[in-house]
Amino acid sequence: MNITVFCSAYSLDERYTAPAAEFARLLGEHGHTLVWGGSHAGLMGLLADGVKEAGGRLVGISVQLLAHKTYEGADELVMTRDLAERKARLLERADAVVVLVGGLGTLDEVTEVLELKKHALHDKPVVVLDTEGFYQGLRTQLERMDSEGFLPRPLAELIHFAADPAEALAHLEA
Ligand SMILES: C/C(=C\CNc1ncnc2c1ncn2[C@@H]1O[C@H](COP(=O)(O)O)[C@@H](O)[C@H]1O)CO
Repeated sequence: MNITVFCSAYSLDERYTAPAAEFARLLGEHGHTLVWGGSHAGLMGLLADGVKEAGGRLVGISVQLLAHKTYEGADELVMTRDLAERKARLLERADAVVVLVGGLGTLDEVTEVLELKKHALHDKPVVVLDTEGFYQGLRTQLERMDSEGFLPRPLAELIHFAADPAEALAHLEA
């Protein structure tokens, strides 16, 4: 399975790196391909290293703006013109999307994927790995949209929140 992962480009502490490394190991050991932003920066680099070490394949979707941060050693590297094209390629290459902890870049990516899914422009699974309750705020906001009529289809059809890496992958493999 080609699994596109959005996550932080920053170096984080063990509370966040340990679950990301565990998810990377599972992804590689289960023979999946990581599709990601193609960077060696922060959690993105840690994730790619972990998948590679565990025997998985790497497809990096980089962008000219951040070419100097490109990960060396991906099995395939796609260079895109701008962030919009990168987001399109990241989704196009995905069988499923997984969201790890991240900042504005990650939030931008996941909201775009959800907006496109809302409009039935794709129907790929989207799983959020909610490490340390990092996404409780986002979940609360989305649940309010759901219960107060802001969404055209049930939230449960758009996104799944997983408590740990094994549950995240199990949801995709089921
Ligand atoms: C760490 C620094 C620069 C490197 N920045 C990025 N490199 C690669 N990909 C990036 C970068 N910034 C955003 N992205 C994409 O968004 C997500 C990460 O953004 P976040 O704001 O850290 O959550 C990630 O999924 C990428 O696709 C500064 O020296």
